[in-house]
Amino acid sequence: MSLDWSKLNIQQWLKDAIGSLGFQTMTTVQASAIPIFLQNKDVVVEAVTGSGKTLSFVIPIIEKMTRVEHQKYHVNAIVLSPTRELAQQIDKVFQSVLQFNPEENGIRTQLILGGVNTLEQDLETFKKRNPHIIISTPGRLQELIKSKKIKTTDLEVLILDEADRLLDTNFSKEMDFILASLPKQKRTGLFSATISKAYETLHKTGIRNPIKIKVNAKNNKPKSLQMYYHVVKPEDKLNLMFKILTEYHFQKAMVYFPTCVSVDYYYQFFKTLTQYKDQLKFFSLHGKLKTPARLKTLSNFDASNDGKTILMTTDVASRGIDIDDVDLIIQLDPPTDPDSFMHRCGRTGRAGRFGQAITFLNEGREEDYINFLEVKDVDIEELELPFEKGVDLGLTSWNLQDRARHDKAVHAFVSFVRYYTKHSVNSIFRVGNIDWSSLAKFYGVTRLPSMPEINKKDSNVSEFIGDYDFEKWEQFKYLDENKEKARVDELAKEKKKFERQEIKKKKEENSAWSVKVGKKQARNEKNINKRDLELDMKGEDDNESEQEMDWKDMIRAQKKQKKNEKNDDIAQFDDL
Ligand SMILES: Nc1ncnc2c1ncn2[C@@H]1O[C@H](COP(=O)(O)OP(=O)(O)OP(=O)(O)O)[C@@H](O)[C@H]1O
Repeated sequence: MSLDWSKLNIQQWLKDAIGSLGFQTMTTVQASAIPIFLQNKDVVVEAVTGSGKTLSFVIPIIEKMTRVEHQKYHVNAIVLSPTRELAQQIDKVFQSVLQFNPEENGIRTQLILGGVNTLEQDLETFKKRNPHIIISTPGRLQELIKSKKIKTTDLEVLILDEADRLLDTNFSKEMDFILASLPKQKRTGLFSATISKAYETLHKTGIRNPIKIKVNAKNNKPKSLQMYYHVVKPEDKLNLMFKILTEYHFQKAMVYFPTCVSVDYYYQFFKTLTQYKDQLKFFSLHGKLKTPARLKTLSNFDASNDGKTILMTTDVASRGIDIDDVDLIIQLDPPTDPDSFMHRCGRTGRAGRFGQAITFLNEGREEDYINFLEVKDVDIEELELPFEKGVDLGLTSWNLQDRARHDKAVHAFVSFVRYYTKHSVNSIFRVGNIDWSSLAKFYGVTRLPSMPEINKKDSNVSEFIGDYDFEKWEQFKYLDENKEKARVDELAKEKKKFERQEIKKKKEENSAWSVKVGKKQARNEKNINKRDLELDMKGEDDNESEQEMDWKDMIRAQKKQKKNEKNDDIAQFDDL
């Protein structure tokens, strides 16, 4: 296989552009996918992270666009991405090549993302720009097609980048609509580092006899990526992470948190750690932020070049993101989707650059994850740390300064538990195996919340963490005066309600007692009458000893006698 760009059957200006961008030779995936895609075949391409899949579809698309007869408001190529960040990045790759197009305004792209412009604004731009290529996410593309303002009958190419993600159930509504709306006669290309899961849903794309291209890599990872795990107690994770961040040499790190709430929560806390202010610079990126803020954060992180920079993020930035200089990945917890593991690690060690990815595993059952990865042929080594876990960062005491912080901590804690229940490898990640106290310390939670997953009656589970108790809990204040007043008022109301309930309960108990006494008396009288009656019936002498005999004993004796008689009957019956 030739890796020489000049051997490709593409426009000379495209070859020059590639040269100007500094890509001297093709990567293996480019050398195998580009010629086939140019030959009008459908392709399904699987190659490890950072191997250059983007150019594998960008170059053939541009080449095809040089030959189409573009009609007004007709779109000729669509590239879909599961996230807005990735869509923006793909658009940048198109621009980087198209800037060398000698025909000014020759091939036009439009990046269309939900949450940035309104649909009307996007349609307005579409009308003005009249693009050949649209790069979008499924939600907004669906809206565009529904608007009927864009024509897709001339569509030549459809690309699903991170195809397995686009074809999973999360996007099925949008994708079903989009795929049903597009013409059948087109070339389709599916790209991902993990495509095997998508084979089951391939038929949905309408793809026929695709050429499957799989670029095998030793241990299913780029050579330049080193992967490590470290087994740790949840309560030690944060300190250890800071120790790594301060001791390791790196330029940019991405730290994966399980949920958006935890990114927000720890980001607020990390900002207060003034001792690291000059050393570590944090950014936060997650799916609950507004799109413009997300895109800005990512480009600021990309542009940052002073000191060690850390992007605190979630799975929203697990796929496709290509940022130079990211040389360290830390996963505080493994992802719920095992495929995501390689995508997260693959944000470093890209295109031959060296990178390390460290994954923390909770002590106990989670250690089985190593075997699980080995079975999947993922080569991961244990990380030997030359230092201790590091000093306590004071998260709990920071929390105890304001009840609002604790509320947020509980929110993050609860969202983690929900996250944990979503693990697809649920034989390893079992809620029942969580060390609640240690997890609470990791989140700086001093009182475990009430949730069905936590059995507070279990003798191994303590509701209050450390030396915290109910009294301290009641006195725990909000810094915000209004909030605190509302809490105190609410507490007083609850106390009153409780007192009223107690009084009512007591009253009920008292009345119940008099009723009980009455009933007992009545019962006694009845019993006396019964005994008299029985004594009469037996015709026994009314002597004192007999009178003193408890009538119950008599009944018991009678019963015993009857039973014996009955037993005698049975015995006789048996004899027969
Ligand atoms: N032929 C090439 N020579 C050198 N570098 C290249 C070449 N092609 C692409 N690159 C660079 O390699 C990096 C990774 O490329 P790209 O983002 O396309 O990877 P990918 O395979 O799509 O990864 P992922 O699966 O993580 O999305 C980019 O920085 C890109 O500029």
